[in-house]
Amino acid sequence: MSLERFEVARILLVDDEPAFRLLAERFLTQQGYQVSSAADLTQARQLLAKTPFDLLLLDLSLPPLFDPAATLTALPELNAQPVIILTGHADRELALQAISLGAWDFIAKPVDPDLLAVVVKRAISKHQLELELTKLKRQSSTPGALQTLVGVSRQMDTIRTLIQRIAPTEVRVLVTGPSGTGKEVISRALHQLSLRANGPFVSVHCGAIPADLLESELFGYMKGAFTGADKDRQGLLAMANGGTLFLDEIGEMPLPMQVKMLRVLQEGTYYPVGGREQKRIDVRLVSATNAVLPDLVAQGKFREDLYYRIKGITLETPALDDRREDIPLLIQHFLQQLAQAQPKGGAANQSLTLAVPALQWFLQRSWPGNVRELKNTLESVVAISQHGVVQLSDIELLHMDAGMPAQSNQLPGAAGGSPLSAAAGAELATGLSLDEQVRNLEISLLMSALQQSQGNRSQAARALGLSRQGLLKKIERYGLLDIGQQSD
Ligand SMILES: Nc1ncnc2c1ncn2[C@@H]1O[C@H](COP(=O)(O)OP(=O)(O)OP(=O)(O)O)[C@@H](O)[C@H]1O
Repeated sequence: MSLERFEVARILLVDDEPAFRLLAERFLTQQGYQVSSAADLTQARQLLAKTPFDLLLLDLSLPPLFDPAATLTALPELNAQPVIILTGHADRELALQAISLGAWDFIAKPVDPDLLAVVVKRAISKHQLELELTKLKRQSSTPGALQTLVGVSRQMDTIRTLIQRIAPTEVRVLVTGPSGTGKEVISRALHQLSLRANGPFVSVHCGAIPADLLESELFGYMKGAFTGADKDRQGLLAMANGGTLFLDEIGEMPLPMQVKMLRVLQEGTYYPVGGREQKRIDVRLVSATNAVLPDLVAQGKFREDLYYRIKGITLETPALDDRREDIPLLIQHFLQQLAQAQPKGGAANQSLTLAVPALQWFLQRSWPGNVRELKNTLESVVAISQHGVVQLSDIELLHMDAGMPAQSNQLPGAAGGSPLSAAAGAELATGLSLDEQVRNLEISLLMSALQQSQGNRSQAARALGLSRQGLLKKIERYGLLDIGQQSD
């Protein structure tokens, strides 16, 4: 990677001699750098506070003390960019001391311009490569955490963008939306992309812990605090210290506990049950609810002051029926997960697929229980399927309603023969527009062709009578990328 790839590098020259500043500035500008200069450390700090620099050229004898040792003490705070020391004191001790304090290199005055050019170029390349590396590391870690959040809809894109922006901040987040829409998945992704990612993620289901136990579960207790407290016990808050505390179903938190939680959020302190010693806590709070909190506030069931404390930024997860374009990719994602989870020794790593009519049943159905219901339904039909292919007849065993419109699609050979044969018997499913049905049919045919060709796109395109390019466009449009990625 060459220096030319980067923007013009900026150098800050700190030297009290005006003539040297002028000459060095002119020389470095000719070398293609953008140069600013300062006569002492105070001016230098002012410039550094305003603009990032790629390199600092620092004379050690600076006013008012003209004491190299004093200038050296400022080195650690100046190390955000490489520092090259310039000095008339060609003193080996001083040079070693400067390097040990983090300076990149050392040039003795009078400065040899050729040497200056080489040393400056190396230092700037290193700095810019480091910046590039940090950027790449951040980019490559981002999709990892967000990959758990599957979906191609515009709404999921917005949520992913917001997660990336909010995660590295300390802002509190409230995730709202119907049950099973992925609020916990989002909260975990927020933690994994946060600066607290190496700390704990502690999830507390506020509705699942009996009201009288919630305080001791959260705050912990001291020996003797109540009958049965035979030793001190740490609470969930302490366990979350340094990480993220996820309060799930916060709308179900009892009112007395809400008062105590408010104090924790306001003051960052709490007392364990039966304890007199105040504990300090450093957590980032992410809360989730499927209730409409302002309604609970209006009904007196949720404290308004707590609502405003936890609200921070609100992320809303839409119902799956409002983003049906996510269904194909979710199905594919869960099938892959299930295939990987198959017991070893049996049909380990056998691929799992849905026959076209079965897939259409999944695509056409309404999912009031959202992603959780889709996942559970898939798990149960996969469990009773045979030879790694889920047939509509498998679904019918568990879902009485499965037969009607979709059954007529199950032409002989639809599951294992040409994917196009499935289209021949298509019937209008009630409740879906023609556009949606055409779309569903197209998705099921694409998925079926890709499954049958085991991800070979050229072969799938031939089977569908499409050009390879045409197939790729459709795969992209429907977010079916995962399916076709195995081979070609
Ligand atoms: N976008 C998604 N991508 C992948 N898996 C998802 C997604 N959304 C939800 N899931 C899966 O669906 C199930 C339910 O998700 P989750 O527990 O996050 O929902 P929730 O909104 O927190 O539900 P509840 O309100 O009932 O607590 C989990 O198994 C989760 O892994």
